[in-house]
Amino acid sequence: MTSPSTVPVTVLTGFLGSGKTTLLNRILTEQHGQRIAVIENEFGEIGIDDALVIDAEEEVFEMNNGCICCTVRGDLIRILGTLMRRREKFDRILIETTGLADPAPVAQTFFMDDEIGSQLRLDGIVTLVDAAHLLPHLDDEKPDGVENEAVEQIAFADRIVLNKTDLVDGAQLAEVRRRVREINALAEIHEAVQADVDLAAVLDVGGFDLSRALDLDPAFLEEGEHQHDTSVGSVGIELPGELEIEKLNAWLGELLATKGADIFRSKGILAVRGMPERYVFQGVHMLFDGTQGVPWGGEDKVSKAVFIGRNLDRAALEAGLRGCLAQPVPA
Ligand SMILES: Nc1nc2c(ncn2[C@@H]2O[C@H](COP(=O)(O)OP(=O)(O)OP(=O)(O)O)[C@@H](O)[C@H]2O)c(=O)[nH]1
Repeated sequence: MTSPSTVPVTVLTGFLGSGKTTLLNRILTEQHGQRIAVIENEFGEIGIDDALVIDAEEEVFEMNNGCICCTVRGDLIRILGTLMRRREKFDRILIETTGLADPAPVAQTFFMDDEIGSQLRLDGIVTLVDAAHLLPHLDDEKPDGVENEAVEQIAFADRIVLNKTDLVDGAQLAEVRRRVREINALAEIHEAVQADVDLAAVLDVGGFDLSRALDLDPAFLEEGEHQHDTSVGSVGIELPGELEIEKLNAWLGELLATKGADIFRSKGILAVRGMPERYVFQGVHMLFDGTQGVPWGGEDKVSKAVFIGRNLDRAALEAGLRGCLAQPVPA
């Protein structure tokens, strides 16, 4: 049984690049009078998301190098334990999962661990959907026994934010809605641009629907194995020196135009010659843009980039980024 004094936990999920960090930043900046502890998990060999989450008063815990739904679940339980010992410091907890996480094992944590269950309560699973890129991921054929994360994320959602409606026309939006409804008949759907939703709709869900989770997966409350699609991986690159913006744009443009179907997500915090600020690069399949980040000041200029997708060619990606250096250095 949960008592009213339990701390609510929101799990923010959604496929790679769907807008989770955008929503998180909105939650951290809007005046809602609540103190929020954030647990962030990212998929990728190099941590980049910490630099993309706005500097807030809130405490942000990072969990890298593994997927929250399996290998780092122990880390999640440890961080939650730490938070419970300081529970007077915050009003709620928000967990942002990687874009490749199955939210079910994360949700299970709140029902299977007695100590956690007695102090924390899962308020809801909020799933972000990228209206422009969802459909191919839903139709992605997986090997036997490997679940489709995009489907699982929608199936277990209590609330769905149908994001990036600016990128699709009415017909595509209707089709995405129809497919989402097919997978999840009950969750409220909120359409959004830049995850601009009424925060009450995502923060005060009022209770994860355990009975629906059990309908979806009768073994929900049992410890079980699940498998990820091993053809999807990440390549992280760290490169000292400065890049030339023209070369970078030409390389990324060509790369994503030709390989963007398989490169699901790309992001980078890059050092560009002549630019005192960090250049923040964000790509989702073939769409990409760049914005100014915080100034380098006196720090060493090291670019960091992460590519996540299917059958990535590490050597080609490394050579490609290296080829954008203002003064190429031999490998
Ligand atoms: N056009 C458009 N772009 C958006 C919208 N919402 C977010 N984006 C952009 O999409 C990219 C990915 O957004 P994020 O919020 O980083 O997505 P994410 O789900 O946290 O990504 P991962 O953590 O890598 O899975 C960024 O470049 C955002 O600026 C939207 O409604 N419309």
